[in-house]
Amino acid sequence: MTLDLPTTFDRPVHIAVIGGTGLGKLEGYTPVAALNPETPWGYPSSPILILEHNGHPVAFLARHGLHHQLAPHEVPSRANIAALRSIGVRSIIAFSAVGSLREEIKPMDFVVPDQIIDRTKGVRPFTFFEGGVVGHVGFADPFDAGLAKVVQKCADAMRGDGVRLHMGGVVVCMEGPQFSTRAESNLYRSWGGSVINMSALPEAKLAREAEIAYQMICMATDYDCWHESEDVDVAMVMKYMAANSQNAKHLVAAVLDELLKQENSDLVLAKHWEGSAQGAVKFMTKPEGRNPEAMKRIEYLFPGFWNE
Ligand SMILES: CSC[C@H]1O[C@H](OP(=O)(O)O)[C@H](O)[C@@H]1O
Ligand SMILES: Nc1ncnc2[nH]cnc12
Repeated sequence: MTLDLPTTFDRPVHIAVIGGTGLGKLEGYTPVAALNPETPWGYPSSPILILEHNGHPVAFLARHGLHHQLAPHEVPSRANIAALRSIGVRSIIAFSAVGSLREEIKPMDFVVPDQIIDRTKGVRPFTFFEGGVVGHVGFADPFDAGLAKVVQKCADAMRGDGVRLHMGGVVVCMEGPQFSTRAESNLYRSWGGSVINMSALPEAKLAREAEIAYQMICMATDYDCWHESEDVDVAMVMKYMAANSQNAKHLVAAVLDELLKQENSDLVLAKHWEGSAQGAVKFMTKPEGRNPEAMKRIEYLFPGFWNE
């Protein structure tokens, strides 16, 4: 599918959409290029497709690969985020299929979360800042409030009887790939979890380290296993994702229209995150302790980093 496309693109691409389960491509868009940059952390999950929206380039990346061949713990999130940054991306809208932990979040509803509980198990590489360069970024608010506001403004793009876009909520990001036990599902509810997935992390942490504004949009496909209705299985997720992908398409179009307005240019360029990670790194490891290989990797993310 990507074979005949140009492998270079001559303009920076500032906005990316990451698609997950059941959203391996964005319907209605014809790619104009397929980029596959090699980063210090390897290649992205799939070639990054460049799509045109009203004459503006937008990047699309399939998180689990073109054929959904990467399990959640195998997604090369560092390469994905670094590759997107290298082509100019400063804002990411990331889609995710999720289980609902709340009665009022029905399958086919969408949620724009504002918090995460980390239930991954430390088996996924989760930072750019290691191996001789230490950095600690703030992560109190893991998503981008400015992008969330833009998504909220586009809620009317959602179609379907009773289908809702919920603002705010807590994503529990579990390790997987097996679904939760009933005891775990109930525990997450007692912790205040709204929805559950296997993909919010380390993606959101790495975006923050890369000074990229990042907002996840969760698409409910099931009630996990706490509810009296049927327990989640893959068939159920895929069935609901077929419907959700239509709403994702409507919502993406509206969100891109909004983001591409002149008034949102600073937001899209993540001016509000600029310098945050760079400060977090430069003050930590003293020059004599820095590993040149690690410094080179940071330079890939932030060209000119060590000269400034
Ligand atoms: C097939 S259900 C579990 C799978 O679906 C979600 O994927 P994504 O977040 O990429 O849409 C969830 O996180 C799991 O990876
Ligand atoms: N119940 C669930 N648990 C984890 N990830 C999911 N993705 C979709 N449904 C899910």
